[in-house]
Amino acid sequence: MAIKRAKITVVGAGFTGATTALMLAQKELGDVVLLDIPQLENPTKGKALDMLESTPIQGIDSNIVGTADYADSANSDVVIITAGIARKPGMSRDDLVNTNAGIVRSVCENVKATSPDAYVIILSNPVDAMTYVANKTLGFPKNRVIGQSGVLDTARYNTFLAQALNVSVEDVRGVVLGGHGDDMVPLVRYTTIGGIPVEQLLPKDQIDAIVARTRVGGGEIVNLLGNGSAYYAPAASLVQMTEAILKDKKRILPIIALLQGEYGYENLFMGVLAVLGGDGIERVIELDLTAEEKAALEKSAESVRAVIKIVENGQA
Ligand SMILES: NC(=O)C1=CN([C@@H]2O[C@H](COP(=O)(O)OP(=O)(O)OC[C@H]3O[C@@H](n4cnc5c(N)ncnc54)[C@H](O)[C@@H]3O)[C@@H](O)[C@H]2O)C=CC1
Ligand SMILES: O=C([O-])CC(=O)C(=O)O
Repeated sequence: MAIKRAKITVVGAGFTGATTALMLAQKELGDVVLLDIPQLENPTKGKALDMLESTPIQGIDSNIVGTADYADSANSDVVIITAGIARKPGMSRDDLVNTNAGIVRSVCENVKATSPDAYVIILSNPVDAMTYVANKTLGFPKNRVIGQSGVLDTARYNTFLAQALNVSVEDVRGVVLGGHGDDMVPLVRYTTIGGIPVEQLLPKDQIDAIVARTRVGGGEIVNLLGNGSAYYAPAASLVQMTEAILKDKKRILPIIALLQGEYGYENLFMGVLAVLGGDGIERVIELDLTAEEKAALEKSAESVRAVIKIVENGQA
């Protein structure tokens, strides 16, 4: 049988979706379908065609199409959901819950009908709760519904550490757990630079400042942009997760998973380290945490629970 390229659908052709589509193609991870609402069918087609016309220059063999029709995305291997509104300065991600829960629900109904075997990655915010909504609507096994938060949060943490130490970003290995909010939990004790614990290389006050900056990293970009949120690093995060699945890399990445007993949490969606490979979330890795780290994770879990409750109670 002829070997086929993977098919990847990106729902939402805005800043994150369009950037993700281009980056996926640039890595030749598969053929890309970029999908947005019918009112934006032509601009979506235009973006995709413009990207496609860059492929001869870049030597990329990936097809990219724009559409508003789920039939074009049928039988995708991976579906990435970026549909929804983004926050503006002064807003929290949780302020988006009412609008985005409805959008993610309707997108997932279409995905369920047209790509029933897909691995689905959710970006739309508030992403822990939106991963819950996606899981409920799709009814797919938990290994196939994956939220994006930790890859991005860890990338920010790693960026700041590399800058502070003037070393390659490749040698920085941070870990960030918890919800994708301002009380996320960068784990200093598990952070190494070229294998060396970061606490041996940087003074505590400098690490504390980096942890604090990481927690509000999304807000820092929102305030600078003025009219939307980050998209280059979020897109790169989605591409890394997609690559881990399509190439069965079995990467250890921080992702949002359905927790059923891990860290003592039942039926909670939150960022944890997991092995991401050809079968999606292949297993969650549970780290030993100190009492202080556990308390920080519980605080973050509380914030996530509060938003999920809004959705559960039918208020969003
Ligand atoms: N989890 C994370 O780490 C991150 C999450 N985000 C979130 O991702 C979402 C998208 O952000 P941006 O791309 O910057 O926003 P954007 O406004 O540039 O794009 C969103 C797109 O979704 C489309 N859309 C809305 N309803 C739709 C539907 N029912 N079906 C298909 N498409 C639909 C819109 O027409 C728009 O083109 C936001 O909720 C944002 O908060 C953004 C960055 C990081
Ligand atoms: O901050 C936002 O609203 C978008 C996002 O989740 C991030 O960039 O981390």
